[in-house]
Amino acid sequence: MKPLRMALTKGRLEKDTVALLERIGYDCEAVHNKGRKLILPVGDRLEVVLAKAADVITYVEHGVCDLGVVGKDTIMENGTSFYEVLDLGFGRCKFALAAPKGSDFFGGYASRTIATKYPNVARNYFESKAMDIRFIKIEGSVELAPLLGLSDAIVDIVETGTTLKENGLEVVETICDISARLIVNTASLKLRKAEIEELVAQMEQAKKQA
Ligand SMILES: Nc1ncnc2c1ncn2[C@@H]1O[C@H](COP(=O)(O)OP(=O)(O)OP(=O)(O)O)[C@@H](O)[C@H]1O
Ligand SMILES: O=P(O)(O)OC[C@H]1O[C@H](OP(=O)(O)OP(=O)(O)O)[C@H](O)[C@@H]1O
Repeated sequence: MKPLRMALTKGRLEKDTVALLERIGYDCEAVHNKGRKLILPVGDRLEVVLAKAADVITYVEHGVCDLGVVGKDTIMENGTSFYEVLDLGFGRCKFALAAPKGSDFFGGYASRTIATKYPNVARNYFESKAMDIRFIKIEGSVELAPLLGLSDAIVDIVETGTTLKENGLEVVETICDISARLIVNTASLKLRKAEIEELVAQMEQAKKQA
């Protein structure tokens, strides 16, 4: 039988995912010595694909990967046509609305501009607030937007709070908690149910040993 294929978010989530797989007993040698290779065998029952966060979702939704490890932020922004089966407990951070320190973001009736890498999350968050908001999509270092006068505030990820602090910004409201999730293609879960359920149970167990 061909190995299960798991898409794994490159970067911040990579190390913790590999550590989790190693606690189960998977041989992740190929990932440690990957060079520029992107599809890597992890034992003979699993193969890991390294991808950008949003692409992990694309690969799992299209069924070219059976499973994926991706942040809840990316799931909230990019879609839900898959099963989210496990909170992996690492990659913890928060979505927050942040603004220049001391600014009264919710005061007055003037329309507001929000800069964000996550326009869908920001739009959903403001939907219930009955405010006149314009959204501007920024690809990175979103904290720059209010400093440059492009926006009144940002919706972004906050982990330690250092980036906000060092740039004179503060959290106005926390939107929600974020952590890494294990996602599964809907057809794979039916067609390879036993194998996937075994892997999910192993990952759940290994998570407790972290
Ligand atoms: N401080 C943090 N900043 C950003 N993401 C974090 C942080 N802490 C944990 N994460 C999680 O790690 C995931 C991957 O983040 P990472 O910065 O590696 O890649 P990225 O933000 O998608 O983009 P890029 O590769 O362009 O930097 C995020 O989607 C989020 O779930
Ligand atoms: O609260 P902190 O611990 O300071 O972390 C939060 C920062 O980290 C992320 O940026 P990242 O480093 O991924 O760079 P980017 O903005 O270019 O995506 C996020 O977008 C914040 O800027």
